[in-house]
Amino acid sequence: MACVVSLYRPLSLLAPVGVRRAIVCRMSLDMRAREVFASAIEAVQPDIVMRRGLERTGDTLLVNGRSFTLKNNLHLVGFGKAVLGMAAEAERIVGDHLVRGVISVPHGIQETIRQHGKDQMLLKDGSRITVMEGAKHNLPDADAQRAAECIKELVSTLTENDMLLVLISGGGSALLPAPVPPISLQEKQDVTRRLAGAGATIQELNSVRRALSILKGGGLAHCAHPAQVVALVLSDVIGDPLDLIASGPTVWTEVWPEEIWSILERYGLSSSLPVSVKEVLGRSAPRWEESGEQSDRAAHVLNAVIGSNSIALECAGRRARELGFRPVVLSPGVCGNVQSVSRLYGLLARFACSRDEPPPELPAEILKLGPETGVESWDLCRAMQVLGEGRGEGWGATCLLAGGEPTVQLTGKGRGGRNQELALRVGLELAGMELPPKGPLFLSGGTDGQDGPTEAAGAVTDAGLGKEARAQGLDPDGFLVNNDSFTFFSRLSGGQRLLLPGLTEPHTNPTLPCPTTSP
Ligand SMILES: Nc1ncnc2c1ncn2[C@@H]1O[C@H](COP(=O)(O)OP(=O)(O)OP(=O)(O)O)[C@@H](O)[C@H]1O
Ligand SMILES: O=C(O)[C@H](O)CO
Repeated sequence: MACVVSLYRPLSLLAPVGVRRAIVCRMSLDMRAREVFASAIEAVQPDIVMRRGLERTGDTLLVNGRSFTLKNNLHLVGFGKAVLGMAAEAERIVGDHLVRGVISVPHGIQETIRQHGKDQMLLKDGSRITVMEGAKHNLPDADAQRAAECIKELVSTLTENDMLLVLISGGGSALLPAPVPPISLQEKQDVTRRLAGAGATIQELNSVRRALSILKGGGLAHCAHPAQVVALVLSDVIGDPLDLIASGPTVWTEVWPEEIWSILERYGLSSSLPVSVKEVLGRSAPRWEESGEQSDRAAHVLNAVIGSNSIALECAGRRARELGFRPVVLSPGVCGNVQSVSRLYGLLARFACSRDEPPPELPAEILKLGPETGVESWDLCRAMQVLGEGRGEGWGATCLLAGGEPTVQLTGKGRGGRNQELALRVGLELAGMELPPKGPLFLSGGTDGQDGPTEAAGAVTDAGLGKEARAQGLDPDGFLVNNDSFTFFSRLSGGQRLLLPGLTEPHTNPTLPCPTTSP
């Protein structure tokens, strides 16, 4: 998920008050934006979210206000980009109560973590948890499928005296592939890859994944029945929908074939599906044999979101205030195509930084973009009010914070990610507006530390982007057409505007061909 930090320096700055404020004001806007973003990332670090979500007093484990008694009966499974660090912390918390565990994590992650010296993210020697690496390039592969089989095997042996801790984070779908027979891994991968390339949303993508998988959409919880299941989820989807994050393996979800067909039709895939996929979607029988009542099924599963974009934005807001800004959170769920989203941020910048009162038609123009960017009118009005106050009162610079996920429809073959493409587009929007020389500044970065299949987490831009690029013989529009934002920012001023990682999880696939998306 993306986190956006826009800093607006109004025309009339108040004289700095107090020493700390004087110090922070000497930091450049760029440095402060990066600090604000770093605090958002820090808030969703795997070990930190685990300590927030899993409390232990004696032999009692507390999750979301519910307590569970530990009797050396705890089993653990996990899958996702952040799960290694989550599992290491979980093992520290539950200690000897852990019987055994299996986690499915990205290919090469242990080596990368070692290289970064982040040893607290690694399991200790003699750990009871088996680490299985797979999903090279964020694509499900035979290794990830083997891990999924081991996870299924472990949970299927549990009894009503056991407790299962399930650790879930973004990237979990690719790390838990278990296609419904006779669908092959390759066939499932092709379908989801084509869908993603055609611009399907994560909601659409994961609805299809659930329909084609044994473990997604509640399948894992079904296999673990009658054990008590506690799932701790580090969300990477807007609004934290439990049934969609990593395709909801612990959330009972009905699959409606009509809905799946309409998604496939929307993206032009319905006529070219493999026979196996058609057969599975055509089945009328329930996905698994029912055992127990509805209430029994729900009672043995607790799903808790322990980290999310909203939490990251809250922490970013606190840091922004410490750094002398007036923070305002626009929304944790800005979405829609990257063109509309960049237009929205461009107009908000113009609103915040107009030399005089903004033109009367500007608020209406901003509000018009609400529906296509997933932002409610009242959130836009609230943000405009704070931006207006910042401009009028000279309170200091304003920091607009937002989370979400713009959609990029891939038309080119370049290297990039949603955040870098958004930053590039916003830079061009700003260049076309009459704005004061030193503001505003815009940063967009992925909270998992990796923006698409690139080495960067995102980028920082401002109104000078276009001029700077042209002075160096780079044509921003040409890079945009080819979805080549990473190459653009790498070449521009020695890559200074890039946000480079080492953030949430170490990235494990630095030199991927594009485009890729995990099925
Ligand atoms: N060249 C590119 N330019 C812009 N965006 C791209 C490019 N290549 C891939 N992407 C984006 O990156 C997404 C895949 O990235 P990744 O494999 O990290 O998945 P993700 O985890 O869903 O993404 P994110 O980390 O942004 O939530 C694609 O869905 C697409 O939106
Ligand atoms: O794994 C996935 O499905 C995505 O990261 C969304 O959670």
